[in-house]
Amino acid sequence: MDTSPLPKPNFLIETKRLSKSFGDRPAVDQVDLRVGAGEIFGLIGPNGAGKSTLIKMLTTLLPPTSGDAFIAGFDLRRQSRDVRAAIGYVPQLVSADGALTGYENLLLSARLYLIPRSERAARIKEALEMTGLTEAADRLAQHYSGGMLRRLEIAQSTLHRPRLLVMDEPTVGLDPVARDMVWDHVRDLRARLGTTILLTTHVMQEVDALCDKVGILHRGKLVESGTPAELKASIGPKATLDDVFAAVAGKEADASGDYRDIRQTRRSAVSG
Ligand SMILES: Nc1ncnc2c1ncn2[C@@H]1O[C@H](COP(=O)(O)OP(=O)(O)OP(=O)(O)O)[C@@H](O)[C@H]1O
Repeated sequence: MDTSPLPKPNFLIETKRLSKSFGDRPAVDQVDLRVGAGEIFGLIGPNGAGKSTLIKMLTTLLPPTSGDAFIAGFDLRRQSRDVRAAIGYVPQLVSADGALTGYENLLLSARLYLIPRSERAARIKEALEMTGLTEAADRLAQHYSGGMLRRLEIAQSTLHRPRLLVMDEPTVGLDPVARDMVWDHVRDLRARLGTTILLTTHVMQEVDALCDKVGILHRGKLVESGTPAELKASIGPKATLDDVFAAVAGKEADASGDYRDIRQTRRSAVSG
């Protein structure tokens, strides 16, 4: 029997024509997404573009209508158990239990992720330290601030040291100080454990500050993917991510053109 270790995949996420329809309406339409190991990847797009639907499929919560996806080298359709073990997921809505302390929430996650009993206390201690919640560990989560709750949820979803952390709008509703602390923690996770991170956001500042790569979804299609600098440069020398986003949203108003047309027009306008 071949006992050599499995080759490491080049991409932590690789989808091939991945699609999801509700009735006859495509919510995610033939998406080819690639996220490299150790990347922080931001998924942006207008409301209803398909971001949540895409991440629900990648986290095995929603079955695809067609296409394929591989997470950490595992086939989403045939190896969903392995996929689940390889990921952590922080949903948009509050997932920590307010009636439990921070420590108890983490203990619950440790059991859920089948972390051996002998390792639980050390893992929880480390997670509390990493998220700056040691002092607050014995307080009920319902008394935590929004930022502390988010950090607790990230700690819970990474207790089993997943290779991929998926977060749906992780900083929505947070003040700038709390938001910066979440960003710091995300960077720290990647630096310490090499965790790959996929997040959705509506905040372009978050993409600029945190993401190595960004993908733009529009009407279910991945219309652009690259570094923030590449996407900005494709619009013009002084373009911001807001300009990039506006170019995509502009497509709504101009059914006769497509995104690339708009991009080309803007590039000509800037250079001309
Ligand atoms: N369970 C469902 N049943 C029917 N349609 C759905 C369902 N979930 C999502 N949709 C539709 O699929 C499309 C994509 O929705 P989705 O929530 O993935 O978008 P989103 O980009 O995450 O939006 P937002 O930024 O507002 O969170 C929308 O048209 C939405 O109405």
